[in-house]
Amino acid sequence: MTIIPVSGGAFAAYDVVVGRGLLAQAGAHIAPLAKGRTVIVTDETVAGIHAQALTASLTAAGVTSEIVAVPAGEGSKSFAELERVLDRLLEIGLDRKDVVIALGGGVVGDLAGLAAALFMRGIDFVQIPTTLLAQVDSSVGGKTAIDTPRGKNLVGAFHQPRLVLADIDVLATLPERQVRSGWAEVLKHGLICDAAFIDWLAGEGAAGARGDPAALERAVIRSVEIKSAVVGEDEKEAGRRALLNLGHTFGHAIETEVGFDEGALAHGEAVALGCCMAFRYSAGEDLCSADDVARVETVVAAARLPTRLDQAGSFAADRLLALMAGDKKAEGGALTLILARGIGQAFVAKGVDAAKVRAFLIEEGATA
Ligand SMILES: NC(=O)c1ccc[n+]([C@@H]2O[C@H](COP(=O)([O-])OP(=O)(O)OC[C@H]3O[C@@H](n4cnc5c(N)ncnc54)[C@H](O)[C@@H]3O)[C@@H](O)[C@H]2O)c1
Ligand SMILES: O=C(O)C(=O)C[C@@H](O)[C@H](O)[C@H](O)COP(=O)(O)O
Ligand SMILES: [Zn+2]
Repeated sequence: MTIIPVSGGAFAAYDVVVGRGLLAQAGAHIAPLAKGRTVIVTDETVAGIHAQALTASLTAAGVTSEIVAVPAGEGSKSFAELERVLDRLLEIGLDRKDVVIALGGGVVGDLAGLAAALFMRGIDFVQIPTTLLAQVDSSVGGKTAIDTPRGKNLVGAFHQPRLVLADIDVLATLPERQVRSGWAEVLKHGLICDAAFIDWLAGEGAAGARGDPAALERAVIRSVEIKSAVVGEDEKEAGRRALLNLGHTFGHAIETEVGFDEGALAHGEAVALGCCMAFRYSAGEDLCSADDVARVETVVAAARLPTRLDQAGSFAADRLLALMAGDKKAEGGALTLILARGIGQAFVAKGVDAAKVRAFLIEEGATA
């Protein structure tokens, strides 16, 4: 078991616990935090596979729990499901001493976290991430949100969990495509700031993208170390945290254009494609080399993730550009992109010329 603390001046410190068999021990970890009841927010798929182990563990530790299940998939990051979850918490009669437990992937974590942030102006929540993506990324750092047809994650709150339990064993039931989607955020962490991590992920570590538990555990630990260091310094994305958005300015616009249809394009797939686009844009600006671009495309393709825009569909440059201008990093309508001077050397570029980005999108295959 590895414990990675997440701490910064601006919020109460918490631990991310990474290991095997943690779901069966969850009750013992959560009991000291839960002075009253718990509500497990999960999705219908995860409820059928993993909820029973969690409730049994909570019961054994003397913690009562109820389950609230939402439909699986990105569609649950909506006003309608947020309202339904909040109404169930009220109906159950939770109070401020009670705890919400998010058991699931990034969708459940983002939705349950936002519900916890809003319920009676904020109650405690615990993250038990069950996808690779959620273990390496979404369960850590306190970003919670829902989507609107106007864009990804546009309504949300920063609300840090009290504890994160990342049980590598629960990944054994994850469909292969979801493992690869989570792998994209792992690659992203290396591309941002750790070239040696990319070397490992491209070599021995590549077994993780095929579900090898030892490689997955190491990938989760290194990802959480990278993310927790960034979040500890800059909880609310005033500066450095924006680096964690590498690949997302392009990726979120593409996800929005496909109507958040994760059957067509999962979040991690959009991020993988977005990282390739960010490196190609950087090379076009002479910031990084063609060799860097080739290396990024190779590690992304090795995990059977998309590298080119036409793998995600057909897009109009002006539609993508308009969505990018509505991104949360944009300032006064001016674009912010996360670009790179090389592998492991990402930086925040503000005031990026929209006309250049439009021309780039057309080069990438978007229609004029
Ligand atoms: N808050 C953040 O910092 C942050 C970071 C990254 C991504 N996100 C968000 O996370 C979301 C994507 O998360 P995701 O990729 O985990 O998707 P997801 O939550 O939709 O899970 C993917 C699928 O896997 C199923 N599943 C989950 N765990 C399983 C398991 N152990 N076994 C079998 N099936 C399982 C789910 O039911 C779902 O169908 C996006 O909305 C994205 O915006 C948020
Ligand atoms: O934690 C962060 O900060 C991130 O940017 C992590 C991203 O992987 C994640 O998809 C996040 O939800 C994107 O945030 P947003 O602010 O661009 O909506
Ligand atoms: Zn992401």
